[in-house]
Amino acid sequence: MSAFRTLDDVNVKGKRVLLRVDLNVPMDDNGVVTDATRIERVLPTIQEIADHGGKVIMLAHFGRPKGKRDPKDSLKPVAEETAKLLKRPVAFADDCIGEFAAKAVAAMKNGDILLLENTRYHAEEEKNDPEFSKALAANGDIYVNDAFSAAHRAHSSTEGLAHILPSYAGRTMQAELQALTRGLEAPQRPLVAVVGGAKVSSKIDLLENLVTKVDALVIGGGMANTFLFAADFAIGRSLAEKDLRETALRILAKARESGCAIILPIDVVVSQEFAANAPHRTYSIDAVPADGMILDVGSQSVDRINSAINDAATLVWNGPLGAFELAPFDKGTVTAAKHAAARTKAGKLISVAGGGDTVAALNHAGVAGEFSYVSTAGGAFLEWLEGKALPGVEALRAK
Ligand SMILES: Nc1ncnc2c1ncn2[C@@H]1O[C@H](COP(=O)(O)OP(=O)(O)O)[C@@H](O)[C@H]1O
Ligand SMILES: O=C(OP(=O)(O)O)[C@H](O)COP(=O)(O)O
Repeated sequence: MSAFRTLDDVNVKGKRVLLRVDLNVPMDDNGVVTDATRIERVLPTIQEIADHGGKVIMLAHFGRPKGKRDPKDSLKPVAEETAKLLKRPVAFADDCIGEFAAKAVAAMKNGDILLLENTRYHAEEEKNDPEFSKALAANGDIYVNDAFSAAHRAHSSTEGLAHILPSYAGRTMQAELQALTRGLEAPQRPLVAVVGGAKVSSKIDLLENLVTKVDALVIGGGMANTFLFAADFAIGRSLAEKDLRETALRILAKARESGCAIILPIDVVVSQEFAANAPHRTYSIDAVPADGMILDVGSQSVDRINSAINDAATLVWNGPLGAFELAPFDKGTVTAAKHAAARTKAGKLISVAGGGDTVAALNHAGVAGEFSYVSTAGGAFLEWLEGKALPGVEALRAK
């Protein structure tokens, strides 16, 4: 497999550089970025291109608007946050193709920085539509992909562009691949994975392969609810994807075959409302009320998770164990994160965690700096761990 070209292989001076970044950051209802890790990680690439006289034209997605121009998915607040962190102006264009984008690009001087509006406001982006890729490419001379955390998506801005323009890996892309390869290419065993979060359908298929690679799999969050439903537990109004029942059962069977221990919650924290400080109670998993929502794992489950962490030499983690943004439903995630951090600090564990919200959860717990490595990637990280080729990375190699 050929290596890809990097910023060391190109003189960006005077060039229009289409820079794909992942700015899909956690944001509250008031448009305030609540965790800026993904922005901070791409600052070196932005600075390097701008300092060498390139015109930095950033492409990014936000949320999953599926082709609709929903204002809640606008990248405008992210442009403002990026400017604040860079301590340099970041211009913003209301569209990533067409007249708005072309005008904003034409107005740029060498070293200027521009962010184009959400690529997913166009449904063609996720279809990797060649005409849409061409429309994006019209604004650039070269393409730099620094969005490792979106490299599992074969979309126009993550994959298609690499087939049209001379393409290069950005510094974050390089650093992520290097760190994951160094830390996890031949992981020390036992290897334990923790998978939680809310993106059930986009991650559940990965688990079928993951259970053949890890010694134990802890399942939490919305993912656990889906498995508990499949195992015939009543989960009330909890977040779950009930149509994935058969998939979940197949994964459980595959885990049994492969000798992978599955750790599901045995008790859960239930509320009637998805809100901070909502009244709540802990129930055994066979007693969840029909009108309740599981928002966190219970303390007995956390004990089991911590004991699985004690058994691990290497831990990989994607997805919070509960709705950690809403106190007190952050307790399971925070307790397990602190435990993993303490084991890491004591030299007993190699811990690698990734994902936009997972990183936010570790920052919230105050332990992100204590993990062996924190990746910006969640789904991409899991796919990489499975040994799957990531389309965004492969397209760079093809050049
Ligand atoms: N039991 C639950 N019910 C509802 N939402 C949950 C639950 N557990 C976790 N979540 C949500 O999952 C989201 C993170 O999931 P995901 O996007 O898959 O993680 P990441 O971004 O780290 O890959 C968080 O916003 C969190 O509130
Ligand atoms: O946030 C992301 O992934 P993650 O939640 O797996 O960390 C990436 O920006 C990809 O987003 P997507 O899963 O909507 O394609």
